[in-house]
Amino acid sequence: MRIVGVPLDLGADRRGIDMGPDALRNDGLVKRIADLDIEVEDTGNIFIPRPAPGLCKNPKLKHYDEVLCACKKVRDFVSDAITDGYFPLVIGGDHSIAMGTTAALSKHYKKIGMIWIDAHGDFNTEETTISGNIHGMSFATSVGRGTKALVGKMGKTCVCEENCVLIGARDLDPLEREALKKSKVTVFTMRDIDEIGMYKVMKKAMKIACNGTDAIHVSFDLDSIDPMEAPGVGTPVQGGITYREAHLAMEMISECGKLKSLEVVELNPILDSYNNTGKLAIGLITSALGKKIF
Ligand SMILES: NC(=[NH2+])NCCC[C@H](N)C(=O)O
Ligand SMILES: [Mn+2]
Ligand SMILES: [Mn+2]
Repeated sequence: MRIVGVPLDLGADRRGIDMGPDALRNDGLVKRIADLDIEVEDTGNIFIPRPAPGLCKNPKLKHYDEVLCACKKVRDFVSDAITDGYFPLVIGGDHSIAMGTTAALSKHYKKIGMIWIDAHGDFNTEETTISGNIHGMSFATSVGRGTKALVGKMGKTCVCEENCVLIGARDLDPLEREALKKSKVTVFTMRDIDEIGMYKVMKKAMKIACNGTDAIHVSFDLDSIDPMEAPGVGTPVQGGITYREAHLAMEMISECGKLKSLEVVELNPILDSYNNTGKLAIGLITSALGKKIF
């Protein structure tokens, strides 16, 4: 397993997410993974240059140059990890980094299923976005939707829309919602989780993501979890998944045998309370890597 830290916060509005990777390390991420008898290599953080102050060329694609440059670096680091035989764990950083991770996976796998756990859809494009923040566009970009400014800029994508699942959604922008409805992505909202439970949601999700694919990528946005349990995120939304539901999801993912990469994003240590969100994130990572209660 190789850890790639991406201290990028320019895809989001709030500062602070750049400290996410180091907060996870300070809370013992490497040791907790090593305790599972997994060989861990931590390559440290990808260098992210700060933007020139005051300049924003396109308010619908904020910090475009910097985010694109960061994602290309993520792509190369993740791709090298796979080439060297490691399982890549990408720690963010804001969710725009998923565009780099999925581009890397697309160099190595033919048909990729993706499980995107998030309060949001991240299915905006330059045309539908309200905020102009690129972290709200990374799912769409990863399945090849949206503006030419992003799609294809990191290479081809082999993430297959019909093998994609969004879990935990409860805050979608109006046009983003329409785009998701028209897409082949399967959406499990909070209501679905309330109605049928996380176990059944995950059973269905794994079936969709595994169907005919040669790899599954899990992109875990910590704001999917309820802010009472995970306050340290940039864009908190009430009514999220619980600690146990999140663990169950990760445990079920670890059992599928097709998980080829994991990404955990949007940890904001400035807004966290006693590092609880960071600690929760580490626990979830270990569950995804096979830690069992019994
Ligand atoms: N990765 C995230 N936390 N994304 C939040 C996106 C929020 C909003 N839908 C937007 O596009 O700006
Ligand atoms: Mn989110
Ligand atoms: Mn997200």
